[in-house]
Amino acid sequence: MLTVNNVTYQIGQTKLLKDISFSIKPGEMVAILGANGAGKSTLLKILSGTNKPESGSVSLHGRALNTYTQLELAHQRTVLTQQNVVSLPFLVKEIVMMGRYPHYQHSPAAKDFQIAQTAMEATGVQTFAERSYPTLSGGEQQRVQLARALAQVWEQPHALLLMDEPVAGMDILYQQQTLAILRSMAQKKFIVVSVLHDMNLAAQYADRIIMMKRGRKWYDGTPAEVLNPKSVYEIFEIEADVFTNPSTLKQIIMPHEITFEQNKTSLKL
Ligand SMILES: Nc1ncnc2c1ncn2[C@@H]1O[C@H](COP(=O)(O)OP(=O)(O)OP(=O)(O)O)[C@@H](O)[C@H]1O
Repeated sequence: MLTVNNVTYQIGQTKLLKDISFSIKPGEMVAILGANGAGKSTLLKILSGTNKPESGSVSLHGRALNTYTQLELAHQRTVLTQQNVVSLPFLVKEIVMMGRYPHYQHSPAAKDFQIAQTAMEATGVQTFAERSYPTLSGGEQQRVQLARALAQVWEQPHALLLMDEPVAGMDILYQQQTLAILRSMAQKKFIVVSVLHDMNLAAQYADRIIMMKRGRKWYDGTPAEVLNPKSVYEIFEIEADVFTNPSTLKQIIMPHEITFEQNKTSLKL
């Protein structure tokens, strides 16, 4: 269980997170939505233990996050960040093996190679395992980073998967496949938290959506509970229709087109 209690975080005089509370059970797939600058990545950094809250607390499996050693944390949670710049010519398989570093001391065991291989197969990157990572396209690099992150906790059900825009730069097939992988990890009792910009993907794959605005948790519920024209307008300041797909019963969000006249006004052209 991941438990967040009254978390507040500030830098200087600016409060980036305000009084955030929620808990997430193993097996839940949660999407975090919100406009640019709402505080989604900042929240993920608090959940990963990278940043410490100003007040409030975060606990994982009943233990305060700040009592975990770095090694213990590496066994219990994995993070996919937005910045994954690797300029040295590491091979793809070496990047994925980096996910196994916390699990061995001197040299990897057969099990580590096997898990890295499985993670590469799950993310569809095994075909370029021998390629130099910097030569891959942006979407391919993102899939390799996902394989690395999954390899880190592959055999640790109940571990926390923190994914900051996991489908950024991916084509539509890999977006769907990536979220399907994350959902299957949730079904294996991992705790999956993903920041997403695509509300339709969140509606398709998440069990639950947390919507953030100006550093606060604004809505928290199932896609059917929280996705409607009013909430979409409140969070993103855009008019949208929200339909229910009759065959899947999932929500479909269709933003209204912004006219040149509206844009002219908002951009003061
Ligand atoms: N170190 C920092 N110093 C000052 N302001 C910061 C710092 N880090 C983040 N912020 C500000 O805090 C706010 C929240 O940032 P955050 O990266 O969490 O947003 P986000 O919801 O992830 O946005 P995006 O969708 O654009 O990725 C932003 O206004 C950002 O400029």
